[in-house]
Amino acid sequence: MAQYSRISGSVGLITLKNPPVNALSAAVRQGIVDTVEKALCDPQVKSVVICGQDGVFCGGADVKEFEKSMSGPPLIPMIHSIECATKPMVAAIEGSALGGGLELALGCHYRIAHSKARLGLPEVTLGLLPAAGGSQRLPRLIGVPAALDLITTGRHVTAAEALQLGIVDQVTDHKTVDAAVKFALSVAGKPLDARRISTYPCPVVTDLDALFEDVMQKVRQSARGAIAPIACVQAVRAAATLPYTRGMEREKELMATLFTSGQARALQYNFFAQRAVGKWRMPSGARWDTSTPRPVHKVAVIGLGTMGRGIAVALAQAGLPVVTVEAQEKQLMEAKRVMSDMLKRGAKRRGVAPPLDKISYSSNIQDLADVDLVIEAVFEDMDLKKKVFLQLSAVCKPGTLLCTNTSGLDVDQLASQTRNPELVVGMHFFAPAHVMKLLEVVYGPRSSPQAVATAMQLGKKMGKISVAVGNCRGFVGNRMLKLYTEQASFLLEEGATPDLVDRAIEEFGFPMGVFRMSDLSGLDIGWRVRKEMKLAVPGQSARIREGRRYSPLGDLLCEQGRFGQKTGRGWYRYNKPGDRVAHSDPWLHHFLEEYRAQHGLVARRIDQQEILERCLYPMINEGFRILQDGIAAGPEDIDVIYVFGYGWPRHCGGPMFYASMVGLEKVLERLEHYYQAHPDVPYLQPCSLLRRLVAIGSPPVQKWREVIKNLHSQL
Ligand SMILES: CC(C)(COP(=O)(O)OP(=O)(O)OC[C@H]1O[C@@H](n2cnc3c(N)ncnc32)[C@H](O)[C@@H]1OP(=O)(O)O)[C@@H](O)C(=O)NCCC(=O)NCCSC(=O)C[C@@H](O)CCCCCCCCCCCCC(=O)O
Repeated sequence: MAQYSRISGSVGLITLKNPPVNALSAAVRQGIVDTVEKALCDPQVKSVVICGQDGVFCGGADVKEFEKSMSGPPLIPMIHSIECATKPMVAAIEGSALGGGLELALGCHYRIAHSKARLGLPEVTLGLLPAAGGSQRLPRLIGVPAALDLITTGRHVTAAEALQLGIVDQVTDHKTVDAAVKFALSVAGKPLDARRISTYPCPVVTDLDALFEDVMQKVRQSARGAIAPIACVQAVRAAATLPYTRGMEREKELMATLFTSGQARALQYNFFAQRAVGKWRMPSGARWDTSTPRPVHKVAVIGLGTMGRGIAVALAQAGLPVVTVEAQEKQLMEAKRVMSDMLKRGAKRRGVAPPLDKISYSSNIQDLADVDLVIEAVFEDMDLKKKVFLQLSAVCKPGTLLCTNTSGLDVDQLASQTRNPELVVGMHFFAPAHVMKLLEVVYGPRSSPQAVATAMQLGKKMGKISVAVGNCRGFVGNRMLKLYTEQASFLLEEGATPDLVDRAIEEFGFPMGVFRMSDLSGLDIGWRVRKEMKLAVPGQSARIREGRRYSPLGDLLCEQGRFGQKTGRGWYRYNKPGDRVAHSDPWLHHFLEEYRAQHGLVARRIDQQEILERCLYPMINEGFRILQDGIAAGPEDIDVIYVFGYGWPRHCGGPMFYASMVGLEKVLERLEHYYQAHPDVPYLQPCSLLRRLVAIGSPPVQKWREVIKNLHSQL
């Protein structure tokens, strides 16, 4: 709704009221229509201020309404009538003015923003475009190149940048509504013709065609199959080339296509999924809103390899004092140099001073006696990690939370080395840890809700999207990934090449195919784990191990010293070790032919559909098992992990959402088909939760939690 009052004698004040972000629901739109009419009819009122309650102007259209049939006054005519008003309309922007919120402000004649406000048109991130006139007004106000940047990326700008761009007329450090009222009093009675953005001609751009060609090419490249960024460019082009009313028609046309697309549904699902994972719960019933985190004033990172360095930098960037410990002097020196550079580069990008003094360096574990939380990031070796946990338990003060950055080892085994196993959790960061948004917070059977709450809160402070998951080999992300990479190797055995598989995966929308990714992270990492598990035995090429199909291809490459980018050879060849550009490698193709001949395998033609189904559906099937086992609380958790940790294309929602879009029945049928064709691959057998969901009519992904809850209560 919207509330109306009159202040300072002649200023009508309209306050949007729809907590927490004053989204433009049907009731708010109706409220705006009614209060604007009231203000315009009130002869005492000479100018009007529009603001939002509780320090937020407006978070845009109410995205929850998009699922339902629309009711209430539409946004476009509402904003148009504000722009046509004969009394000055002033937007008082505090907090956020995003999407429809900014479009509403652009309909006003003046905009006053608080210095801490953020403005933007992030519709593209929801699979949409600014379709309440934003794509037509913004280019007219700030010019085509700047509008293209904002609309195609959806990035939020600060008030200072908004002022520089010309989006707002004034920035204040004081009370925004007071400043806006003062401003409104000063412009009362002034002519408004020059303030109606829709009447502006779009600023002329020299060689418009070249500009749009260039932008379109860049956008297509970065969009990785997403359609909204392309529609955004088309809408801005309409603003640059057509009169306003025709541009608005084009905006509507483009929006209609996006609005009903699966991509918009996926992206909006993902928006809410990101928020849902913050409301974590454990199978014990412990939850985010009933568990109080412990205070964390000082943290430690032990082990300064690639992961430890990234974690320590991310902690320092979040403003926390960090003690780092590395036993090897040479590694410690090297880490200090590299981390200082990382901090300096990050600070330069963000325009702040590098927080170099936040990190102290030591080779002595005794220096961790007074920290509140330790993140262990030593080599991925259970015996070594156990030793470290035993030492930490003896050295750290009582109550210190002990976290491990293992990417898949048993958190509970580490907890059992300590005096207080309830204070042990996993904090699984993704490389590079100071860049990647995802954090898996892993609770073992003995982890206390308080420990989980503390790790989740620390993740939030570090700007991570944290997902709480249960303890099992590989947790959620790597447990699913294992099947994906294994299927990719099987496809090579059956006749595919790394290029063919990677192309299919990249065309689906992943930033990098499975083999390119493997070359980047290093083939030797998985090899070492498989050797430890006694699965990989040097010199052996058997294709059945532990009673199931096994592909030794990765092991065989490692035996030849082909570890990927770092050695200049892997699934691809590189011009030199450390180079990043992958070239198809005739040696590898020959090696695959010999391998197939040795094992009596006949290469067959494998199409893109089979590659996608073989790589993605087993992962999805494992996702269902993870839900069934209670390792993830809901499909949203898995989807957020995959989008933010593994590059799953956001416009496909995540693996579980994707399954619901493809149709669970189809996923089930294809898994049955592949299991029949490969009975020596047990995980291809469809999981019972998937069968059950299909049996009850494939409910939408938002309803799966209920089915899982019933399933668990029956166990
Ligand atoms: C605003 C934020 C920056 C605040 O961040 P903060 O961290 O403070 O808080 P949270 O993110 O945790 O959010 C709190 C709470 O609020 C919920 N929420 C936030 N924003 C919205 C929203 N816009 N709608 C609904 N709910 C919202 C959030 O889920 C949290 O709830 P919870 O229960 O989990 O606690 C941050 O929230 C943020 O960034 N928000 C999103 C901002 C955004 O993206 N805005 C753009 C929205 S889309 C839009 O505005 C579209 C308009 O351009 C145009 C609309 C025109 C519509 C016309 C339709 C024509 C259709 C034609 C189709 C015809 C087809 C046919 O023929 O049928």
